[in-house]
Amino acid sequence: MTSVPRPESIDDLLARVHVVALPMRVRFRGITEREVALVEGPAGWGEFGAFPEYDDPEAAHWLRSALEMAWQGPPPALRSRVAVNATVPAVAASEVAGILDRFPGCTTVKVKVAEKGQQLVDDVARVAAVLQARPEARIRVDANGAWSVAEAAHAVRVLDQAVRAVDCTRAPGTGPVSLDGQGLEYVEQPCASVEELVQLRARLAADGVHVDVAADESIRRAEDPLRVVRAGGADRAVVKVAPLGGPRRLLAVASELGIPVTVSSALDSAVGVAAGVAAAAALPGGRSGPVGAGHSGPGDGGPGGGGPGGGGTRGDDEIPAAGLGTGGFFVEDVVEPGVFALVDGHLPVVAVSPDPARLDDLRVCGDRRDWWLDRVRRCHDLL
Ligand SMILES: O=C(O)CCC(=O)C1=CC=C[C@@H](O)[C@@H]1C(=O)O
Ligand SMILES: [Mg+2]
Repeated sequence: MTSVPRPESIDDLLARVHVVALPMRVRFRGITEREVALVEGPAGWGEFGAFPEYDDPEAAHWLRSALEMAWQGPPPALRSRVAVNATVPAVAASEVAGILDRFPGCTTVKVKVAEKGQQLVDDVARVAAVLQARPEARIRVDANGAWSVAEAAHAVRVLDQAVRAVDCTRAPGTGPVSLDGQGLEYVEQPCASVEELVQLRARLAADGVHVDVAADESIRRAEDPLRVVRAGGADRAVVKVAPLGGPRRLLAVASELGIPVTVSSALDSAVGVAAGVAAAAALPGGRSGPVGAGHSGPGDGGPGGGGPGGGGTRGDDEIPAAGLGTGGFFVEDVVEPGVFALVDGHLPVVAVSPDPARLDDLRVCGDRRDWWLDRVRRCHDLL
């Protein structure tokens, strides 16, 4: 792993770690409480929140990201705020409006679909409920790799047509439903493997279904994050700071991918979300060098072209809306409500420091704390 600015010793690092547990309002990714380890370094705060089931080599990337933010700080920003999508978990359609209230001003909505134990009709109902609450919203769906190629081809066609057909601004009985409107923006990780994604894209094209396929797990959990694009399995990429090893690594990968990228959260506390916002703020808009074209990425030295720190010289809407609005899922976060809040569908590009009283209230002690400290120690050895 390439080097990252580091603490003087493991003891120095461990002395700076605060383990917290954030209670959640809604079950997401199968959990109702999110544990993370926060670390305060000379350049600010970083977050180490690799999901508990991840092994050490994978979790080490997340620690690297925390160290980069805490010892090096964010890359230079090109914009001063970042547009964010609303995220709707796999809830009943009746709960959708309440969830959307937590995302004021968001004009793009990501809807979780293909939940175990549910049917396609539940997904259609959830998407329709989103459009009823936000008729102008751009819709993307995320299946977390749950569909086979055949299931995905069918579901994407149905969901795309549902989005086109549900026109909540149209009075009933005013003529036939038109399917000419805007369809799904993209489907995120419809199938689990790269090979299936390649097959699905070919199948959608043959069926005349013009919906982009975005890779998420095929990038963040892959040994080689570029493979899915080289293989022809993705039109777009979802990229997350911590699994990719930090904001500068994310920028390097985004540059190499050469397709539009959506920066997304890993269900982070405000500290981790701020790292995602920093990465999104540093992304050049538009497309960059295609995979395999010998384009050299910005590497660890900062984003290509640089830019003024926090200056905000690029449009905040020229990159896809980021999946960084998950702070609304927590009953309590490490910053006070209103600090680092969504305003008009955007998050500000700012340094985030936890509120000391909240760090105390949310602190995890005993065996769980020891588990995280041991994990920090083991992952640190791998860097
Ligand atoms: O992208 C978003 O809108 C929110 C983040 C999000 O969906 C996720 C966060 C954390 C874990 C993942 O299972 C999930 C995802 O699959 O993208
Ligand atoms: Mg996803």
